[in-house]
Order: sequence, then C-alpha cells, then structure tokens
Amino acid sequence: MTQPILEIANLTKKYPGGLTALDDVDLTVHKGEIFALLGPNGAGKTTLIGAVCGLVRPSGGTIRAFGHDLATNWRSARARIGLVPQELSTDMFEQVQRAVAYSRGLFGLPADPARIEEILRSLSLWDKRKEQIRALSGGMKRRVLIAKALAHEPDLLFLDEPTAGVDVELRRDMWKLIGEMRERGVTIILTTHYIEEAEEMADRVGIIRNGKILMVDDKASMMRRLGSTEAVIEMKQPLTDIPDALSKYPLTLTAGGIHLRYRGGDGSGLGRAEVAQVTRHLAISGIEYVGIDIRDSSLEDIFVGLVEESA
Ligand SMILES: Nc1ncnc2c1ncn2[C@@H]1O[C@H](COP(=O)(O)OP(=O)(O)OP(=O)(O)O)[C@@H](O)[C@H]1O
Repeated sequence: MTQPILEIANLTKKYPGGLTALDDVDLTVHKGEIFALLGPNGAGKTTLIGAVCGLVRPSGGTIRAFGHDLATNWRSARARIGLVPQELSTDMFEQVQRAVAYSRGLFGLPADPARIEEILRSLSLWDKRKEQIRALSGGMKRRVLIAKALAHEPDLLFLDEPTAGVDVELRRDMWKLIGEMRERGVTIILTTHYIEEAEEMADRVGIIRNGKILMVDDKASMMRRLGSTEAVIEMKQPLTDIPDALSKYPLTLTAGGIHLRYRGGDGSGLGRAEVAQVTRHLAISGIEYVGIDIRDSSLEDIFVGLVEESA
C-alpha cells in the first residue's frame, strides 16, 4: 500500500463571500486502501471531494491523481475516478439500466452490456433494470448512484456519505459491497458522520473540521495514541484517601469515596493491566470492593475529544 493514488498539497478553497471551506489541506491516499474522511457537518468533506472530481475550483494548492497534476491533466485522471454523490440529481425518469449504461458512455468508453449487467447484479439491481429510477425506494436509488459511479470502472471511488439515512440492513450491504470493490483493487475514499462506519471499514481515518485536517492515521495507531481506559471500582466502604501504594496510578475518588476511578492507559491494554494491578493491591490490603466497570475508549470518544478540543 505504498503507491500514492491521490496526493493533495496545500489545498485551499475560499467560497465567494469569504468562507474558507478548505484550509491548507495535505492528504495522500495510497493504492488499494479504504480511507474514511470523518468530520461534522460543514467540515469541508464534500468540498474536498468536489475539488478532486472537478466540481469545485480550488483557490490554491495542488491535486495529483495517478501521478498527474489535475490542473494540467484533468481529463485522463478524471476518467479513472468515480463519484457517488450524496443525492441523485438527474435521471429520475430514466430506466435503471439505461442510466447506468449512459454514465459509462459519458467517459467515452465503448458500450459493454455484459459489464453493466455484472454491476447491476452485484448491486441487486438486475430485477429493477427496466424500472424508472423515480419509482425505486431510497435505498435502491442509492444503489443506482453506486452503479452509475462504477459504470466506467474507476480505480478511485469517492463515496460521499454512502449510508446516510439508509437502514441497518442496507448499511451492512454497502459495507460488504465496498469491501468487494476494494478486493477488486479499487481505492476507496468515503466521507461519513458515522464513526462506527469508519471504525468498521477504513484502513486509515482522516479527521477534518473547519476545513483543516486535524489528524490522519490508521485506526490502530489512532487508538494507541489517543485511546484510554476508564474504570470505576465500587468500594464496599467509602475510602477517605487513595492508598499511598496506589499513588502512581491515575486514580481519583468520587461519589463520596465509594467510587475509585481510573482513567489512563494508551489504548494498548496498558490501562486494563493497571486496573488489574490496582484491584490486586486492594485485595492484598484487605480493602473490599463490590464491582468494577471498565471500558476502553472508542474511536468515537477520540473523535468527539478532538473535535471539541479544536472548536
Ligand atoms: N457553493 C458554496 N458556496 C458557499 N459556501 C459553501 C458552498 N458549498 C459549501 N459551502 C460551505 O463550505 C463549508 C463546507 O461545506 P461542505 O459541504 O464541504 O462540508 P461537509 O463536511 O461535506 O458537510 P456535510 O457533512 O454537512 O455534508 C460549509 O460551511 C458550507 O456551508
């Protein structure tokens, strides 16, 4: 996973009116990876995708895709990029199969009914191929968007909030489908509000807010770097002080001394090991406790923390 497919440097977008939607963004995505761009509403995710797909004109910076500078070599790079937008804007009266075949033609590729059939079947759209898009359910419309984006067999696929507003079952199907596309060698960049989605699917996660990339890392090292463990040990009798022998651990007393709280570790298991040491010490010292509640931070906790910190 070393070959860069997309290299973005110092990318800035100021919209007329003065809003800076992208602020000096650097980002490199490698061949074959699933990259999730995670950020709250208005963070700049759609603008970033739009800049790569030629829908938004950057105010500054460079974008290279497949080794070509998009400013000078846009057409050949764009033909290898697919975009699944958030919403279907055209084609409502068109039949599914024709709309998908048309998308392929837009990129100058020869018609290939067998390929279109394969795409429609893989998205469970084959039975609906003769239906008008407007007659489909929301979930099926979303599948049509994906089929249209895959029709010209892109090497790099952008999915802008692929599962926003879809039910749990369809979300699972989407995840499966994205996994299958990756197996076929497609590099995937998806935007999402759903931490669960980034956690489940992505190899690497970029967190964006106010047009700035706050952090890019693979999930495991993000958790190691920013993760922590929290535990509440419920004492049988309230403690007045933390025993001296436990002073090296990140402990506090709350709930009138009934709760001995631990907050520390680094997401690598250290926190749990330290909580075990604390309870062992309590047992040896004859200090009784009646329960332990222990929890490792999730990517969600990390995301919320980062976004709040930068607010
Ligand atoms: N055409 C435009 N003109 C002016 N401002 C715009 C335009 N498009 C987007 N913006 C603003 O740029 C900022 C970034 O918007 P963008 O749609 O890129 O965010 P996003 O992260 O995709 O948000 P969401 O998750 O809500 O889709 C927002 O403040 C938005 O209002």
